[in-house]
Amino acid sequence: MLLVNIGILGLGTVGGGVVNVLNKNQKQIIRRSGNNINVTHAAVRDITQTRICPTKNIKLTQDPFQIVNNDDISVVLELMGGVGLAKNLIEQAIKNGKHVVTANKALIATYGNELLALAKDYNTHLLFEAAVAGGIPILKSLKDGLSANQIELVAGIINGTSNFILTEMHNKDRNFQDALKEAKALGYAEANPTFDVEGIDTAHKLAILASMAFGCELQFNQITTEGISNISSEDITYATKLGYTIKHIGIAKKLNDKLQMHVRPTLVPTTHLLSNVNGVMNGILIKGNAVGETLYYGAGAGDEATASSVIADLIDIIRNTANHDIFGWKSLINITKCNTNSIASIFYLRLLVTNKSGIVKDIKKTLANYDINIEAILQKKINQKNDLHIALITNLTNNSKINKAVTDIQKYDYIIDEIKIIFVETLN
Ligand SMILES: NC(=O)C1=CN([C@@H]2O[C@H](COP(=O)(O)OP(=O)(O)OC[C@H]3O[C@@H](n4cnc5c(N)ncnc54)[C@H](O)[C@@H]3O)[C@@H](O)[C@H]2O)C=CC1
Ligand SMILES: N[C@@H](CC=O)C(=O)O
Ligand code: NA
Repeated sequence: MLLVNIGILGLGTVGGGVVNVLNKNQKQIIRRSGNNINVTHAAVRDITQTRICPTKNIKLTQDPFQIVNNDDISVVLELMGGVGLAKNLIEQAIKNGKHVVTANKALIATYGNELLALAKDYNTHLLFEAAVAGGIPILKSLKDGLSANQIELVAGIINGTSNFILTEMHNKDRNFQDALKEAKALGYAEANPTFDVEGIDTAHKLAILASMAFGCELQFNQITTEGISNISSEDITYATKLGYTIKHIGIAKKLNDKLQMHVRPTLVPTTHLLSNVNGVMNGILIKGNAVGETLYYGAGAGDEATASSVIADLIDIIRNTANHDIFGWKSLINITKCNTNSIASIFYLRLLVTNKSGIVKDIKKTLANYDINIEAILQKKINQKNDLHIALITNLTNNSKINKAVTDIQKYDYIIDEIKIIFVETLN
């Protein structure tokens, strides 16, 4: 049995979780990897800081290059985050012939194409199961379990922070800022929480999922991204009354050999399983042309849940079952973004109006000018001044038509505020 030396870059939530899980499940991990694993070094910012894991047998250094240049270390775990220094360190580690495991979705989504090519050139592995949906083994499912399928759709709640916020707003009627503050305190949020609430983190993960699912290069810049900061508790309440739950969803769909990728708040039918993925949990729906719909659920963030994925990659490398060609690099498909204007969709509209007779008739008529019907509608008086919220669900139409209709409706003098438009996905 060999002794495999590991160096960790960053000993925070995920790094600390990795050390703890390696300790707690040592016997099983040795049996499954066939080798002894020894974390010999860790790079930290502050040597004196208290940590969530023991560090007695780990040599701590403030110079991460000492780890990637150390000849005795064969696998480097990059768990410090960021796309500057982390990239330089991973490149150096690969050039020194080391395998790398990372949880850094921002880095993989942005520089994954070149980093994977570099790893291939140096015949080393660069694995990142923890980067997408934390503890859920979703990349392995796509790469291995679903490899017989043509993937048609990937749709997921893949950011724990934004899902936590929406769930708190929905279940406890809390406001956005209050729920975000708690998500930060619970350690779910990214170093820059804008990444979570503006959908950037979801887009990073979606880029990785789409690349894996459709066999194309990583295309983070092609993803249309919209955050949840505009979602009010009123919209959540109205959506519920209309039979939907608002979720922050990343979707990658193949349409006539083009790829549609977007991240946005979305109304999902309350009867759909994804609408019941709550709090920090993640849920991913994958549709394959042989298997049909499959659904994956589990913790999308957290120290030991994320460590579970990091260590699974590490075990793959040690027992030699990791695959260099995880994106199908030998035969990448050239697939481009499709024009979203003509894509069929259902919409939720919410208007704030000064009440007077004939408003609903006007709205119906204007929508009808663009062949749009109202499938469900509700009204709520919101103050003593007789102002009303009107929330409605359309039939199947498209982006271009709804935007034109909304521009026309917006011109009526009784419309007080900008009309809110949210996509509805039936996920069929
Ligand atoms: N927290 C979570 O649940 C998840 C995190 N991730 C990803 O894992 C990575 C790490 O995240 P966390 O553990 O949550 O962050 P963290 O902030 O808890 O830990 C990062 C650690 O790296 C250290 N570090 C940063 N720069 C350093 C440097 N130059 N030299 C030495 N140490 C340095 C920091 O001091 C900190 O202790 C990020 O890429 C994150 O996006 C991925 C999945 C889930
Ligand atoms: N900030 C992320 C952490 C895991 O990827 C999230 O909230 O999902
Ligand atoms: Na994962």
